[in-house]
Amino acid sequence: MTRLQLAIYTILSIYYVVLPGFWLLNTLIQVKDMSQTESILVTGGAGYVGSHTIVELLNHGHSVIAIDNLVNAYALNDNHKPESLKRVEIITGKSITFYNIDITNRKALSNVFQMHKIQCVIHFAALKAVGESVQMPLMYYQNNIAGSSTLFQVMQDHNVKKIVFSSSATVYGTPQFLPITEEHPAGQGCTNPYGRTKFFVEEILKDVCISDPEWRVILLRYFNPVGAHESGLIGEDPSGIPNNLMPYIAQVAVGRREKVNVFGSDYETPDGTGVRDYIHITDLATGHVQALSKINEPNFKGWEVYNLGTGKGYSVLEMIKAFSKSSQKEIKYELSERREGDVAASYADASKAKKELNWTATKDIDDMCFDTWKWQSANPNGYQ
Ligand SMILES: NC(=O)c1ccc[n+]([C@@H]2O[C@H](COP(=O)([O-])OP(=O)(O)OC[C@H]3O[C@@H](n4cnc5c(N)ncnc54)[C@H](O)[C@@H]3O)[C@@H](O)[C@H]2O)c1
Ligand SMILES: CC(=O)N[C@H]1[C@@H](OP(=O)(O)OP(=O)(O)OC[C@H]2O[C@@H](n3ccc(=O)[nH]c3=O)[C@H](O)[C@@H]2O)O[C@H](CO)[C@@H](O)[C@@H]1O
Repeated sequence: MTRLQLAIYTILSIYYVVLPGFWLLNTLIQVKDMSQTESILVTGGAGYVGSHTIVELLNHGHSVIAIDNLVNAYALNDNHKPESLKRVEIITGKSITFYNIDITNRKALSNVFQMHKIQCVIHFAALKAVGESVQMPLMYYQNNIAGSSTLFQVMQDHNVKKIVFSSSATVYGTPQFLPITEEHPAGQGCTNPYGRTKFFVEEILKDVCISDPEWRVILLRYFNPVGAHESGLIGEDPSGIPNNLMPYIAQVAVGRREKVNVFGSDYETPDGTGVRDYIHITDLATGHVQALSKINEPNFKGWEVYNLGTGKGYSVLEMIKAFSKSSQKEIKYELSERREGDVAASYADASKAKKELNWTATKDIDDMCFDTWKWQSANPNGYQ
């Protein structure tokens, strides 16, 4: 063998044998590390509440595995990370492991639990359009209830028994008293299938706790989440015509819609329009981080329910006025008929979360409007 042949042979061996060997070893070490790290599994992680919560989880040093079937989130294609999560990575400078998985797919879910060491699940994945749930109740029961039940079975199979669940103030129905405490009757007053799915999943989790005392469950009942991350990089991106007030106002401000239809002006409220407890999405997100700390306390047992709200109510007209101030835009509106299923006023007593989770909302209505406008004006068509 000539010297030249020997040199070529050596270079080729390094290129084809030694380097791939190092790469393989490195990958194996990384996969092993990943499976050793205790992670929080976030279902529906690409959505509005999920993406903002992941920012706070990462900022608090948690490792996150996100799953989502992209039914209400945007990705370039099925194999890409959702746009919301790519932006979360920019905001936090940290990476997120993502799987495009449907929570009704037991096998796929099981694989994730096999590959990673999951400490706790935060369960956001659900369909959430009230009107659509009235039209297609079976789709909602299958996705939200059967999907949740499948998730809980897989958790049980893998001995992961801690979960924080996204519930809603909608389970209280028409308030019998205000502010609404966690003791307010729930379930009976749900006016639509979506609301019932939230209530039924709460009940399933309580039954699971009764059957097995190792389970630890926190049910978070959100009031009205609005706003966006202060960076303006992530926010609420509803598909089609927004059902909720804040994204509708924002789309009027940015010129995508002509005017806000104010649903009802004859309620028994100070200005006749509906009153709600709007909560900044970042406050809501930190509520989940606090819930995680709570669930990990050694003496935590069974389940607990917490309202996440500010305790203050604002009317539709007050919201329009505040948004107009923050955006410096005129927001046209028209008073119209009441929307079926709406209540006059709803706001939280959030003192239990303050006392037991050491959590309280810190952002006010101006922050909510300002941050929504920052997101909407920088992303007039959302993530696309
Ligand atoms: N946003 C609110 O006003 C509000 C209020 C009360 C409760 N909640 C609850 O909070 C949770 C999150 O709400 P959001 O506003 O972020 O909604 P969202 O639609 O933005 O996020 C939900 C995510 O779950 C995903 N998803 C739906 N079904 C799935 C399935 N079968 N498998 C995997 N992924 C699935 C969607 O693609 C979406 O990305 C929901 O459970 C919702 O019911 C929301
Ligand atoms: C009956 C109903 O749909 N309730 C859902 C709605 O709550 P909720 O009705 O509280 O929230 P919305 O943002 O839809 O409405 C807030 C207030 O604004 C008014 N409004 C809303 C939109 C609009 O275009 N014009 C207008 O005037 C409503 O009448 C209400 O008084 O969203 C929540 C978060 O997704 C769900 O958990 C609730 O189940």
